[in-house]
Amino acid sequence: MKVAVGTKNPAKVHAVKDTLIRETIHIASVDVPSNVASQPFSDEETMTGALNRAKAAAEQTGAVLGFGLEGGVVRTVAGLMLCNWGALYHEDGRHWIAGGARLPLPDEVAKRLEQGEELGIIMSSITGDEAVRKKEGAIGIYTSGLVSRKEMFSQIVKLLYGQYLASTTQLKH
Ligand SMILES: O=P(O)(O)OP(=O)(O)OP(=O)(O)OC[C@H]1O[C@@H](n2cnc3c(O)ncnc32)[C@H](O)[C@@H]1O
Ligand SMILES: [Mg+2]
Repeated sequence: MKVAVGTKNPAKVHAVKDTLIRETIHIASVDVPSNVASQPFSDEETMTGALNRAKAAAEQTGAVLGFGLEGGVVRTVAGLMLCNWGALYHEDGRHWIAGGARLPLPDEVAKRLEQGEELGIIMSSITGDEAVRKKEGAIGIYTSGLVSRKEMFSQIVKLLYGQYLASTTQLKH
């Protein structure tokens, strides 16, 4: 079975490849538009970006399943937080959604985001590492490396693929 993931970001691509390593599937990665802002600012926008990527990935590659993974931020009573959403799109039109970790961002990061800067750029300027978003990510930086961006997206991939598998078995209630 052919499966696609709608990004070239290695933190996301490896989350899909490593999580589904035991499955007899071929995984293609393809850059697709999310059709939301490059820095989504709500759960809804982030989720929409994930679903747009999942659908476009499946359609562009002719894959049976397309994964879309999107990072964003969300305003909460506890301040601005990282939010992460994923979608899995089946060529027959069915799709599944799953959410990932949330973590507060430091005030100075939140301030720069509110002023219109992208998180990836802010994290690069803080760490001096241009490739943070492709590696441990903000979540890795602010958890002292205990949870990497790949690991966080891996759980979303499991939540998505697990729902797909559950839909293929006849669940008796
Ligand atoms: O190539 P794509 O798949 O777009 O990967 P991306 O790193 O840009 O990831 P997103 O578009 O999903 O994330 C939206 C924005 O938030 C940034 N971002 C999200 N999570 C991040 C993290 O953990 N560390 C650094 N930047 C992050 C990212 O760089 C973008 O500016
Ligand atoms: Mg992006």
